[in-house]
Amino acid sequence: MNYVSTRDKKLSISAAKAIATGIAPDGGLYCPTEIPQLTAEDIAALCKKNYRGRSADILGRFLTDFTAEELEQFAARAYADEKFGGSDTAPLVKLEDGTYILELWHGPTCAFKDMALQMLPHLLTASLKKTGEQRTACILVATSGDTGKAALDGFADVEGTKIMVYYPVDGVSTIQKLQMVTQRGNNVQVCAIRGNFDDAQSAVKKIFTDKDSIRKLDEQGMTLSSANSINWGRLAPQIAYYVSAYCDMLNRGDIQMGDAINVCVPTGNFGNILAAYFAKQMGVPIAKLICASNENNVLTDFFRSGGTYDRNRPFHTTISPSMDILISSNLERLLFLVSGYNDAMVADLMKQLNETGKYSVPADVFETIGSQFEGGFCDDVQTKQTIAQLFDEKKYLADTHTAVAVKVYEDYRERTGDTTPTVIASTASPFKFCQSVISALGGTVSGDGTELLDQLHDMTGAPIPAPLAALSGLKPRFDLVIDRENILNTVDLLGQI
Ligand SMILES: N[C@@H](CCOP(=O)(O)O)C(=O)O
Repeated sequence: MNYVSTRDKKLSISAAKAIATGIAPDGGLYCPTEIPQLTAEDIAALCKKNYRGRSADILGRFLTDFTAEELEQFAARAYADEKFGGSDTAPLVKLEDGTYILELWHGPTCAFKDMALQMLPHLLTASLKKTGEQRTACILVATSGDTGKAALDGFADVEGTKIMVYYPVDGVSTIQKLQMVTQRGNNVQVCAIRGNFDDAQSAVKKIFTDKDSIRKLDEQGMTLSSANSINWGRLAPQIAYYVSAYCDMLNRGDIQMGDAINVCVPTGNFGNILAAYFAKQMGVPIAKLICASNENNVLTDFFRSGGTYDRNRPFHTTISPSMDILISSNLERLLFLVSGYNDAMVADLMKQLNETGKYSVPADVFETIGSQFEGGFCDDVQTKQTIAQLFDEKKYLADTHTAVAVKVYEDYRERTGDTTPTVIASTASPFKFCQSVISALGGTVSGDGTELLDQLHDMTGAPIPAPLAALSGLKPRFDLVIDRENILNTVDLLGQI
């Protein structure tokens, strides 16, 4: 199976090449030329496998230039019990009848990004070999908090790679920052920017198409790649957990084969919910995809307005920082898929987005989107109320992003009366957002470091995840802060890592 750029489908390459390069030279995102189908028999067979087996199977259907043995080996390493706190890699917790929380944060950095970023280093290093790439792969990462640490952890000291992470200096939680600036490894660099996630992501995308930077890196034996969800190798592993959740529901007798479920996803860069869309297109009976946003509700407006995307609005710094995003990159892939691979249309819409910050999707294209997606958002006050309510009434401790999704789902159910069993993606441990969770539960935040972990533990009795407890006493290694206008110049730093 080949991969084509969303902006020019004549650019057609293998999965390995798509993973090794991360983003197409025309700035487009690589998409598979077809979507493999799962029959009921296939799903029944997946039900008998563990998470590793399911992941290797799903990846194998997309990454046809990888062998089953390779993918099984990668999955065994990526999802080893010791990395994910046991054999239940992605636990599905029943919140109440018909509502399930898919906890995707039991990996080494306590966010859902581990589900893909423990796998990506294996896929990427194999892809470099398969494509005969001799140069060092420099992985550029823009983060609003979670991807950065997960990518650093995944790629630390991985041979043939270097990694540089950019995060908004005032746009991540205390614990997220601590996780990144204390990262070990000789091939890592972390850079705070005076700006927001969109500034970082746009600058990183610019570097990928900047001929001068590419030439300079090439002269030093380096080439670029990405660990954001713009890289297909980041997105593909995320499809597996939606298929796996459906299998878990079948195995537990919560549903019967063929029964529909909904999926609700806290959304920023649109990668996680797009992975659920791929699972749906593969044949998992997903009815509605509910896209949950915080006050940066550009996606809610897109769905509710009938397809007008308009990022010309204030950028809000919220208590769910990983979703503080106004340019949701992966929407580009959705537009490409639902328009029947209309590269010219996508290229034109992305040009409009770049030049005016806005575009409107043709009515027939939006019709397909509108029938499958719902959008909703909530503000910080409602997020905190939801955290308190979940803890008081259900004894469930949710992080700020998961709480946004729970609130948006509750609103959706009330508005529509739709009681289809629903899986809510839980994207991070509440301990990554201690200040907000403590204050949501009525506590007074005391301290500003790892003591916050103890405070939340003392208030709730919930265990502190071991990787976060291990932050205590670690000395920060990175203190570089730059203006957003200077991100392009940081390419020179790659030679010094
Ligand atoms: N929410 C992300 C932003 C980047 O998204 P990605 O899925 O494209 O990596 C973060 O936490 O960094």
